[in-house]
Amino acid sequence: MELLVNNIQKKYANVTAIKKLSFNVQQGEIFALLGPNGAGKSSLVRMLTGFTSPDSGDISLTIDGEKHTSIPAYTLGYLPEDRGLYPEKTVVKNLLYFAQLNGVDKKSALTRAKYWLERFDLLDRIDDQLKTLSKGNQQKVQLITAVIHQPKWVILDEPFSGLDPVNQEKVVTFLSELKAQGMTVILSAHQMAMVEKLADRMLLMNLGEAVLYGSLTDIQQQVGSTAQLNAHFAKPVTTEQLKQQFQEADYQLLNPTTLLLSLSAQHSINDALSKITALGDLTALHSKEMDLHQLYLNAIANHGT
Ligand SMILES: Nc1ncnc2c1ncn2[C@@H]1O[C@H](COP(=O)(O)OP(=O)(O)OP(=O)(O)O)[C@@H](O)[C@H]1O
Repeated sequence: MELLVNNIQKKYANVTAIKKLSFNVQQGEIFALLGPNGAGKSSLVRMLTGFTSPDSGDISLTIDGEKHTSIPAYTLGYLPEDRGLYPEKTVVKNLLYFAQLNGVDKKSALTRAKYWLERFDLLDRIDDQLKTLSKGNQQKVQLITAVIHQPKWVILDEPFSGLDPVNQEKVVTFLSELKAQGMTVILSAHQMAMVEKLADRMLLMNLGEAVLYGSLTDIQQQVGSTAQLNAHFAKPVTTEQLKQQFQEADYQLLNPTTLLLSLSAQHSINDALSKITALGDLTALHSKEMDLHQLYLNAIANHGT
């Protein structure tokens, strides 16, 4: 039950949202779709759910010997980009409604609703009208509606949006539990720290194309560099000085005296150090592994250049 996406393309009137994209999602993994606004993630999700079809190329998923061109609705749990619950109804009525819509009997639905509400610390709100919950808590109820029928495949469009850090961590735990229960999870997200913790593999898109693809380790290898130097200077450094020494995509001036430099494959650590010391007196220097956030920024900055 591997989802195969082969060379798909999708055009709207005058925009090519997806240009020749190929990847696969393996059963039981957490797969993240990453990319800047407009990269094509929602267009891709609409094709994976069968809401629209590619103009060319194909999507295939074989279930019990039967081939499908998208993830069939009966096996899918979906958190759409535009959330849609019933604000006047209670939390439990919302959950029972969506569970029963997906063929779950009322007793099992109630058991599962209580289970997940407890996991999200919302059990005491079960009989409250949904609209009386905070935005983040409504989001958690919406997440439960996507999985209450225990689908095999789950697609979550930005499950972390609108959640505070504590609740983002709860969603990480929730998603890990879905995986442990045997679900395959595809999610789009902009929170790289969460993705780094969770995703088995990922696809970074930009302008409808794949920029990076694979596990974090695969991606680090594709980029060919994983280290960053954090340099603190006694006096402010100017962007003119930096431009003379480094490629613009490789550095960030975090504040006038703090430089974050990505060590690209082209320059050795000795080369980088001599360029850094040429900028002025250092007060501190640290090195660290490049995180997904920085890999993402570098890859997008370098894409198409
Ligand atoms: N229905 C549509 N008609 C015309 N153009 C569209 C349509 N939907 C999306 N697009 C365009 O296709 C491109 C990809 O958009 P898409 O919504 O898939 O990106 P995204 O990665 O989901 O962005 P975001 O992170 O902002 O949700 C954009 O240029 C967008 O303007």
